[in-house]
Amino acid sequence: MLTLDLTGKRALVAGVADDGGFGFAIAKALIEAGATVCVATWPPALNIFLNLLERGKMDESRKLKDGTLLNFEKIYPLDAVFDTLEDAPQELRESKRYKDVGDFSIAGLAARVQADFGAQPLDILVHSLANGPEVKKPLMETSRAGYLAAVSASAYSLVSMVRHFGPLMRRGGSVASLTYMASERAIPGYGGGMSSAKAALESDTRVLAFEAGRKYGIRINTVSAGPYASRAASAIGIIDNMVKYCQTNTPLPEVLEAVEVGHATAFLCSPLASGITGATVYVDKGYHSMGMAVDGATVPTFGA
Ligand SMILES: NC(=O)c1ccc[n+]([C@@H]2O[C@H](COP(=O)([O-])OP(=O)(O)OC[C@H]3O[C@@H](n4cnc5c(N)ncnc54)[C@H](O)[C@@H]3O)[C@@H](O)[C@H]2O)c1
Repeated sequence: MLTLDLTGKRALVAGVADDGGFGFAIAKALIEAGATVCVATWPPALNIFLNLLERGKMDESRKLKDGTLLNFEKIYPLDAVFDTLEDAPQELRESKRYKDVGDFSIAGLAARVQADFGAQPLDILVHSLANGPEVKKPLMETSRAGYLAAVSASAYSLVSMVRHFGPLMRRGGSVASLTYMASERAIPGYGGGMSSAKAALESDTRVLAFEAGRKYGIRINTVSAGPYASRAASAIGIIDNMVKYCQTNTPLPEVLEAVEVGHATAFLCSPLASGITGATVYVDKGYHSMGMAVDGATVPTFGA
């Protein structure tokens, strides 16, 4: 039988702070496939996340197919807009949510993972994080600072993570990130430079796949997910409309579930996908293939 078997593999999933987003679903899928999973969490969300876990508030989502509860091997702090601790402003480093967590930079995370598990402990790295402080503003109204912040947190963070974690990854390893088709089509409402950040992320995926493929023998892909009402997506303000629109107009007229993104990402990170790198893989119920909406008043509905 062909199986998706990640037994003996270790993954780091960056961008998990609750059980309602793609990061959690991916971590769960990797664990179901036999991997051990560490997660990295944004410091402002870290305590709440640890609290929810401790108080059993996520036990339902933690339930695995065999009835046991999933456990993360480690939960690290990570603020992916900082490559080194020195890059973080003093004021932030001394602020309530950051001051006691240790080195929360990308380099700091890589050093911690190495200290905990040795020189080359990773097979899978997942980048499931994004932030655009002006996401609600149209691109034309977005400030330079807001635009650059979106690209820094949501795209450059992948470049930096591949630079810092490439040397920690075993040959045959795999990196995956999450993107959105606003990178290639205009999606009104997905503003603040987030569309630009996703375009950069997809382009960088191709270039990093070449560079890291040659240097470390690892693969790099990005999953273009359909709209899903996670915490981050709710900040966009129109996510419910986006979900409804897609549900109505996709070839498979159903709401996308996080588990579907989890499974596809686990596949991409598995040896079964050893020939796939530099790719943008759509997990969106087929929405990307459509050229016309079917729910408009001017368009007849075809079996919808
Ligand atoms: N939800 C959607 O509709 C959708 C669609 C396509 C792609 N995506 C992408 O999926 C990925 C995961 O998002 P999600 O929708 O599952 O939401 P989510 O809220 O579960 O994940 C986003 C995570 O990013 C973290 N984060 C924000 N700024 C950070 C920083 N500076 N350093 C470290 N972590 C930081 C947040 O704490 C959060 O845990 C993102 O890249 C997002 O753009 C989402």
